[in-house]
Amino acid sequence: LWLKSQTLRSKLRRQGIKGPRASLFQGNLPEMKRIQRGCDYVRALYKPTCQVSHDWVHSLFPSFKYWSKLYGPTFACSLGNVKVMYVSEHEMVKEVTQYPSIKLGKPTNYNFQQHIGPGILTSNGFDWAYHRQIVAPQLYMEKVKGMVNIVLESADLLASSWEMKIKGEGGGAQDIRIDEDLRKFSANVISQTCFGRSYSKARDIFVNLKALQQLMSKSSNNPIPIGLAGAPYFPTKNNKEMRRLAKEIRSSISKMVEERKFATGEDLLQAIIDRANNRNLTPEAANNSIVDSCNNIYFSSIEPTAMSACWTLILLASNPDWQDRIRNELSQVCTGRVPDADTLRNMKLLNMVIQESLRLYPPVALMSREALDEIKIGDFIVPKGVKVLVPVSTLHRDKSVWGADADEFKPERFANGSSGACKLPQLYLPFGAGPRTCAGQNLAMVELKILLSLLLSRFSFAVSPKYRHSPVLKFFVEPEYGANLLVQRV
Ligand code: HEM
Repeated sequence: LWLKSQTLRSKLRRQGIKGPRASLFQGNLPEMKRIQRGCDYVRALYKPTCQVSHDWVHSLFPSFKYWSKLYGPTFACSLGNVKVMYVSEHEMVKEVTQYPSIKLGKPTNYNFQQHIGPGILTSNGFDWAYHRQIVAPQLYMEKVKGMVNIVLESADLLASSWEMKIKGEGGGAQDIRIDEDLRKFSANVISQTCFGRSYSKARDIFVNLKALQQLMSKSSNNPIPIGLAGAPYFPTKNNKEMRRLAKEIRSSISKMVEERKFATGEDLLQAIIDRANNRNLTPEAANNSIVDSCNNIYFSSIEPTAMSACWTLILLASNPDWQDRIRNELSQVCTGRVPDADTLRNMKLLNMVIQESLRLYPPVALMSREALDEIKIGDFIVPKGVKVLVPVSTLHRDKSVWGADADEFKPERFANGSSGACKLPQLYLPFGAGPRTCAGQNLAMVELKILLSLLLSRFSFAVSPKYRHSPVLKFFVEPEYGANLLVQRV
């Protein structure tokens, strides 16, 4: 492994790609930890406050910031024995996103692959094409339009629970921890639209999945979920616990699939089952393939949608003028009725706010790939096996692309879409781009618009004194101490 890693390194160096010196087995992880500790120390001195400032990106990846200053926008480093090429040069980023997936796919030693199994999110090549062909058509806009009622019901459930809380306390503003409620909303939507089950019936899956995700981000022991090859197999306490959680999740999904034998549906689950049963697999292999497919969907959908809604509400809470503007728009667009697929298209201001929120707080802060063959990016030959990292959240703040106000919340920049908002719209990547772009972005946008329009028409929001603004990367970008807002009926 070491020799392979050294060969990759010298191939990159010979082409002029510089980077920090790496130690024998741990690569640059010790230095990354040292830089991170320094950054955490500074953060501790300036304890997070409820003030929402958007300059958080460099505290997530301080070593990348440091190295890109030293070595330029493209450099090489090592996470354990994994060789990484960091790419933030604009033309090269464009090439990375558009590269055919068969040659530049998902990293093959993602720690979490072992736990959620092969599926649309984790596979490459023909396996990935098989999963993408099943999943993508089920999430086309035409299908998503048929899901609007379920999304409305889930949003109404959440709004009603907040109304009860407010009423129960005499009708004044209530301090509500919104992030957990938003996770339930997002889990309920995906569960009902794609798997025909309510949140309460699939609760075990979500609770265990969140616990697994937390442990995975902790145990990868570096800010990015790729690290020492083979690390998930070490018999550590964390690894054992992760295996236990993964087993629980698989068994809950298995039960759900079993129940489907006694009912039919026209949803994603049914499409997954039908295709697996036509593959000439043994019953056990077919069942495993179905469970893995479902697991990949749960993992890729719940948290990013919940966190996008959460960051948008935090931003709106600290910008009350935008709440008023959206309420105004809603009263014109919806004229007192609940939103439907057509009215959603006319919510221009709300759309701008969501786009700005996804720019400042993209839940997927780093795009990662692996050269599955020797490939060419820009003027460089990238040897097979090298991981490529694109820092999405950093590109979203690049002042040369977005202007001097890149760190500010200014939804009006999206008045003419992403092409009017910046010089290079290809660098706006909240849903990724190219062949591996998010398969669920239609559903995600419909969820966000319905939820936020319903919440803003019933409540006003302010940042709670309990809230501490500290975005952290736990696979997805989330508020470190949860998100408390003061919620009041309008
Ligand atoms: C606002 C919410 C969401 C955001 C910001 C988001 C973002 C992303 C991003 C950045 C990727 C990776 C793209 C890449 O590596 O190039 C991705 C992949 C994916 N997302 Fe989403 N996502 C969201 C919601 C959803 C939802 C609701 C679903 C529903 C099923 C979903 C399903 C997927 C799938 C299946 C993939 C893997 C696609 C592939 O590799 O072919 N996402 N998402």
